Amino acid sequence: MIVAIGSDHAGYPLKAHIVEAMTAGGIEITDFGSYTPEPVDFPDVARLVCDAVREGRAFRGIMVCGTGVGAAIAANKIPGIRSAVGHDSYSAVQCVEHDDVNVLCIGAQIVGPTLAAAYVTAFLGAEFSTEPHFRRRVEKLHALERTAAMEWLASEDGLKKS
Ligand SMILES: O=C(CO)[C@H](O)[C@H](O)[C@H](O)COP(=O)(O)O
Repeated sequence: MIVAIGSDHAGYPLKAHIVEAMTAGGIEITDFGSYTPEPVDFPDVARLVCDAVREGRAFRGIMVCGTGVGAAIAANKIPGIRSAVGHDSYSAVQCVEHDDVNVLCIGAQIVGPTLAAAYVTAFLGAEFSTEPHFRRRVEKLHALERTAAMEWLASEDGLKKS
């Protein structure tokens, strides 16, 4: 199992802890940076992590920024990605079981290394439920991804703003 991971400058020290904990647990990591405290924009790194996930080069992805929020917004813009901020074990599991989340985002300014590693472990161990109502809802998410983007781009507002 290869897991893609990335962070911005705010997230990179916590990312290093997560990488260390996951590697010690026998999980193979592809680390897309950042590797220094130099400012880097989270959408750029989120793109690398999310592409690895949606292209099948990684099983799932982890993004770490200051709050997890910006990274989750960026990840959810990328077709094929379902992302959530996970700052408790229940959400980190339930977001996969119910919503088939494939990129978990964590805020380094909010969560410490021990809890972050626990949330990542919980997330990676969870599986998407086979219950039809969960499958139906995720199918609707896929449909939203296709139809809303096309409608937006086709609209006058979308053309102006995109
Ligand atoms: O949390 C974040 C986005 O939701 C980022 O990691 C940054 O911490 C935040 O945007 C602040 O940026 P700054 O360059 O560290 O001032």
